Amino acid sequence: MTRDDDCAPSARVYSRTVAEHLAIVLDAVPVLGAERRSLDAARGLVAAEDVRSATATPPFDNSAMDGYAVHSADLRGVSESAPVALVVVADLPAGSADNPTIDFGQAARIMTGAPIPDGIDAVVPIEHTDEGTATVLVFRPPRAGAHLRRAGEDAAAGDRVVSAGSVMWPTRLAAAASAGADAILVHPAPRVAVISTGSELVAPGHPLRRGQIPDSNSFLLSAAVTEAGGVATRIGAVPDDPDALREVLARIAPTVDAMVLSGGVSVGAFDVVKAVLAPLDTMFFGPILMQPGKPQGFGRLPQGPVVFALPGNPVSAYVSFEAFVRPALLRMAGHTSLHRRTITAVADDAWTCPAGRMQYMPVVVEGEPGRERVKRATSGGSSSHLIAGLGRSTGLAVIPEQLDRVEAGDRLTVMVTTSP
Ligand SMILES: Nc1nc2c(c(=O)[nH]1)N[C@H]1C(S)=C(S)[C@@H](COP(=O)(O)OP(=O)(O)OC[C@H]3O[C@@H](n4cnc5c(N)ncnc54)[C@H](O)[C@@H]3O)O[C@H]1N2
Ligand code: MOO
Repeated sequence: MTRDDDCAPSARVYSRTVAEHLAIVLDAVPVLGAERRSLDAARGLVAAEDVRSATATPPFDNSAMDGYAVHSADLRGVSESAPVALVVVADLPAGSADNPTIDFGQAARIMTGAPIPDGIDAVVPIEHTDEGTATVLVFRPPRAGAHLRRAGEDAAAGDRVVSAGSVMWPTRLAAAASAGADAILVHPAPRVAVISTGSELVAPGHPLRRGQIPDSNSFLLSAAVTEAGGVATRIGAVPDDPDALREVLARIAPTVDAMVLSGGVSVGAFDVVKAVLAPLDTMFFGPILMQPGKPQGFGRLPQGPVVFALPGNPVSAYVSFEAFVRPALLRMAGHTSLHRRTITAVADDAWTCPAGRMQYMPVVVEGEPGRERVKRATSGGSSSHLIAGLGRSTGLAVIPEQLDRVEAGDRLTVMVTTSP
């Protein structure tokens, strides 16, 4: 086990808490400037403007049923045994621009969505007739106004149908389209490069010689970026060679809004990310009072993109993403709701925690809503190399820094990582 118990109290003086680091990160990341996008391309993005209806919605009175447009006064008292015949003088499919004159004693065959002719005050569904095309027998009396959809009953011209700041999910795209918008001002999705570092890393599927492991972080982090609404470019693994890393950073930086690196941020002799980026005065490297995820780097490259330099241990990288990168990417994309849903759940087992550091324990959440229980996803607790077990987790239990132990039965705050 590599659980580190090196949380020397003296380190607290120099270390940032999770809350402090998150506040600094969120303060530093820009909300990306609004761009006009087609409705297709706006899906899932945050609206940067109100969308108002160009016309009344519906734009004209229309039929809610396939049937006959009638004068209800013609049909008072009709019944199965005493039907009334009306002369059919027009046929009105949806899309018809016709506005035929319909006198008393007459009707128009009309389809759902077709405009109601002037003077008509009811539609008789086809089921209440003999479906005639020259004359029609009506068996049931409609009430005045029956099956009419009135112009503007959904929205008046100028009414707001989408508010700035809302996420353009499918129903809002439809509302914008119905309001006449073919494009909308949105905050674009952040473009994010995901780079793993480490000479021990090989692409998954390749045979491993002694000392090598598959690069899992670039898959973890690029998928996490995508789930957070970003556009991820998975660069894969760069060896522990400062020149190689510099070359990749210089090539990629102009094309992205953010970079998520993993590995090489600790105090080892070959910690390449720290070696290349720490000299920049736009970068911070330092310990955060959390476990896992202690060593973190954050800042900007001279070319502009925000850089997250996460620790290489896979659980540490994941927890760091959840704690800092995900909220930051959401903010860049214009979201105001930045945090995972949390629940209170009862611990099924006991474990120790590093006093003085916020612990993020991967857990499996079970039980009915409101009565959830959690158990650790990995037998080794939150040790930061336990990537295989991390795959079982559906949440992260967040244990405050003042605790040094969780007991079975304790009520814990849990970030639910399987839902937004
Ligand atoms: N003397 C000290 N050693 C370490 C400390 C410390 O304070 N003093 N901190 C430990 C902690 S905590 C962490 S977390 C790690 C962070 O180290 P690095 O960010 O420098 O990461 P690496 O050394 O490059 O890798 C750590 C570990 O993770 C594996 N790894 C890296 N990248 C990937 C990847 N893309 N996919 C899968 N696995 C990856 C790597 O092979 C190492 O096993 O430092 C501790 N050490
Ligand atoms: O736990 Mo380190 O703090 O990120 O393995």
